[in-house]
Amino acid sequence: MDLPEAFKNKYQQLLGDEAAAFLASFNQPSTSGFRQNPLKNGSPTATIDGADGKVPAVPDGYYGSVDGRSLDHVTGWVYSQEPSAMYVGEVVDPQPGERVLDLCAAPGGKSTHLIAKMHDQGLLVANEIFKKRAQILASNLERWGTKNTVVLNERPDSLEQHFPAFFDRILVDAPCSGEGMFRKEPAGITYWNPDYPAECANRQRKILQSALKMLKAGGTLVYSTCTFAPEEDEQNIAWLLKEYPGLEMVDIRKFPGMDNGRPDWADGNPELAKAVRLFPHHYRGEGHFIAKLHLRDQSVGEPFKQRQRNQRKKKRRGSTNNGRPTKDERQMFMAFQDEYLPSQSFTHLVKFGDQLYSLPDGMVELTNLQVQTPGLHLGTLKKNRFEPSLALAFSCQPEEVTNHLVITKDQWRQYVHGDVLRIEQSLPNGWYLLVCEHHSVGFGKMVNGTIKNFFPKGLRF
Ligand SMILES: C[S@@+](CC[C@H](N)C(=O)[O-])C[C@H]1O[C@@H](n2cnc3c(N)ncnc32)[C@H](O)[C@@H]1O
Repeated sequence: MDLPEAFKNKYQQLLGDEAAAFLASFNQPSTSGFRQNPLKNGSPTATIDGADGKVPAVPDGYYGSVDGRSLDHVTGWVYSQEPSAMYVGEVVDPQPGERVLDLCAAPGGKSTHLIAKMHDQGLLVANEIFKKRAQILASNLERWGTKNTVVLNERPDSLEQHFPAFFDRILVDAPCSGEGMFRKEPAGITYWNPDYPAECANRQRKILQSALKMLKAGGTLVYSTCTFAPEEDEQNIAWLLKEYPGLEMVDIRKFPGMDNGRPDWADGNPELAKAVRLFPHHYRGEGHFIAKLHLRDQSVGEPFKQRQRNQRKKKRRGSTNNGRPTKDERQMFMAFQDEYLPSQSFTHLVKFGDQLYSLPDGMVELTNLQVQTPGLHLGTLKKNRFEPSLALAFSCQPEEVTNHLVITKDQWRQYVHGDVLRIEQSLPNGWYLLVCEHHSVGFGKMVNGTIKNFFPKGLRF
């Protein structure tokens, strides 16, 4: 790999004798991996059979690649993520019932991991600053089958006004110079110049300042990058520790091949060794840096009165058609739920246009927020009927739906292609959850022996 001379010289100086092995690792192939989804009730055997072993540090992690058109991938039974990046979710270690923020979340590798570790209980806010990427994030979380994730499309500095001292845990998986991903995405090298890490570090500090305003006293902040640059890694953590005396480092468990953070690459604070560095010449994965911090009792959130003033200043964004569904709309959905999903309960229903969602418990007022997905997308409110969504199908286990219909792999291929399915058995008309090899693949509507296809047009292949 053709690395810039300034890059090679920098790491020659920083790593000394080790630099040759470090630089040689850029000529090795990148390592791929995937995580299995524990929210789905079964093992993605087909994908695991092709895996190249377990990732020791990650209970659901495997080495190997995933076919993006496989049943396991399309139905969210697996998520493709390189093995070093998977360690971040383990370090965050969110617990069921907590309020968790993934501030820089797209495309969703860490968010899917966090909500799985939370057993889909509590609240995950997955935020992404760029609209297109927020859409991809929402779609990946939809496949994953989560009911308690809200996807937002906000700048960190506007988000901070809505969630002062709110979250138990915050992950800042920061936009960075990406040096650790050069093997996987060689185009990243073209953006690199000697000043780039410092520019990224400035942006990261602003994001961290916003994050700190949203962290509860006693909460946990995890900061990660996929770069080796000390400016963006230890030096940013050293800055945080000086700027926020309420923060303290938390020691991160080091599995074989993982390195300590490097105090000598920042201000010499020995606490920085508690962070973890993943170097591809030591660890089977790409380059990563992770630091974990605990906020002691005092809160650094904005004072409450200021918060109220800020909220009043803001105007409501979005359509006036949003909000609570009408009584009739609610009844239409309840009729569907009673017939098909009697074991489920959705208490906070919210409508965006003609789309119905179930909001997670404990979510703040959505007014003034740029919302990509306000929770689980239940379906569409039509004039006299309710049409269930693909997200609802992905969030259901087959046995939770009164009508489910087992289809073959060939029929699944027809379904994702958008075809109508002809069914030999004589079955009553109505909605069916289609199930292929135990995977919930979507809803279909039986009309006189054929299944009408509701797989979204934009996803067909
Ligand atoms: C390293 S990526 C996140 C990867 C993601 N956590 C995952 O595991 O799939 C960083 C994200 O930060 C977003 N970003 C870029 N500039 C930002 C900014 N100024 N504030 C917040 N996020 C930003 C990028 O669009 C990108 O999606």
